[in-house]
Amino acid sequence: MIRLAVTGAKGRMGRAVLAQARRLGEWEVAGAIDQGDALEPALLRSDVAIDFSSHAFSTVVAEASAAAGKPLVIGTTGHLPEELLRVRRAAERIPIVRAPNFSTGVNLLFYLVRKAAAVLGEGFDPEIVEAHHREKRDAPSGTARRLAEIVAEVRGISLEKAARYGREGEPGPRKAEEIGIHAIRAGQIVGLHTVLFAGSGEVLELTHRAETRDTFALGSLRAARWVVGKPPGMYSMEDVLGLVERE
Ligand SMILES: NC(=O)C1=CN([C@@H]2O[C@H](COP(=O)(O)OP(=O)(O)OC[C@H]3O[C@@H](n4cnc5c(N)ncnc54)[C@H](OP(=O)(O)O)[C@@H]3O)[C@@H](O)[C@H]2O)C=CC1
Ligand SMILES: O=C(O)C1=N[C@H](C(=O)O)C[C@H](O)C1
Repeated sequence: MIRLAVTGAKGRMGRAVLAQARRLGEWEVAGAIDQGDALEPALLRSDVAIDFSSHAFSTVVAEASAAAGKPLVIGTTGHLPEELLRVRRAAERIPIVRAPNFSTGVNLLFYLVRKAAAVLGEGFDPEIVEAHHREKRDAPSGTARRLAEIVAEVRGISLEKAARYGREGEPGPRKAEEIGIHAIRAGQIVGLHTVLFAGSGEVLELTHRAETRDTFALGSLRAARWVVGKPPGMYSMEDVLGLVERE
C-alpha cells in the first residue's frame, strides 16, 4: 500500500482523487487536508502527496513536503512567478511532478501542438480557446498557458510579448507573431481546450474535451505512483507518460 496525503481534499478535485484512491485499493489515505487541517503531520505519515488546492497553499505544501523529505504531485494552476520560484526551489530537495493537466489526452495534445506548430510555421495563426465551469478561479487555464508556451517555444519567441488575451475595442489587424488566448466560463464544463491554426484557405483545429474529473484524478494517482523513489527535480506529466526524453 502507498500512503497518500491529499491537499485541497474537500474541493472538486480533492474529492475525485480520494474517491479513485479508495476504489483502486493500492492506496492508504493517510491525510486529507483542507482549510483548518494540520499539514505537516499528514505529510510525515505519507509516502507521497497530491495537491489540488490554491496557488498560494500549493506553494506552502511544496515547501512543507521538501522539509519532510516527501515527493509531491502538484495539479494546482495559477501560480504567480514568485510562487513558481519557491516550488522550483523545493524541487531541488524532493521530486515534484507539476502538471496543469493530468489527462493522457491533453498531454498527447501538447505533443501534437508542438509538431503542428513546427510543421505549419509562420503562415498559420495560432489561437487557443479554453472553456471551464463557472466556479474556476484562474484564467486562462494552466493548460491553455502551457499550450501557448509550447507554440512560443517552437516559434522561438517570448510568450510574454506574443500573448493576446481576448480582443475588444479596435485591436486592428492581427500581428503575425500573436498567440491568441481566450477563456470561456460557463455552467459545469469540466475542461475544453482547442488550439486552432488558421492559414490561407485552411484551418486546423485540435480539440481535447475532458468529460469527467476522474480522468485528472487517475492521472494524478499515476504520477504519484511514478514519483515515489525518483531523484529530486521538477517533472512533468509528459515525463510520467514517457513522452519526453531526458539526458
Ligand atoms: N492538473 C489538473 O489536471 C487539474 C488541475 N486543476 C486545478 O486544481 C486546483 C483546484 O481545483 P478544484 O478542485 O476545482 O478547486 P476547489 O476550489 O473545488 O478545491 C480547492 C480546495 O482547496 C482548499 N484550499 C484552498 N486554500 C487552502 C488552504 N490555504 N489550506 C487548505 N485548503 C485550502 C479549498 O478550500 P476553500 O474552498 O474553503 O478555499 C478547496 O476545498 C485549481 O488550481 C485547478 O485549476 C483542476 C482540475 C484538473
Ligand atoms: O480548474 C479546472 O477545473 C481545471 N483546471 C486545469 C487548468 O487550469 O488547466 C485543468 C482542467 O482543464 C480543469
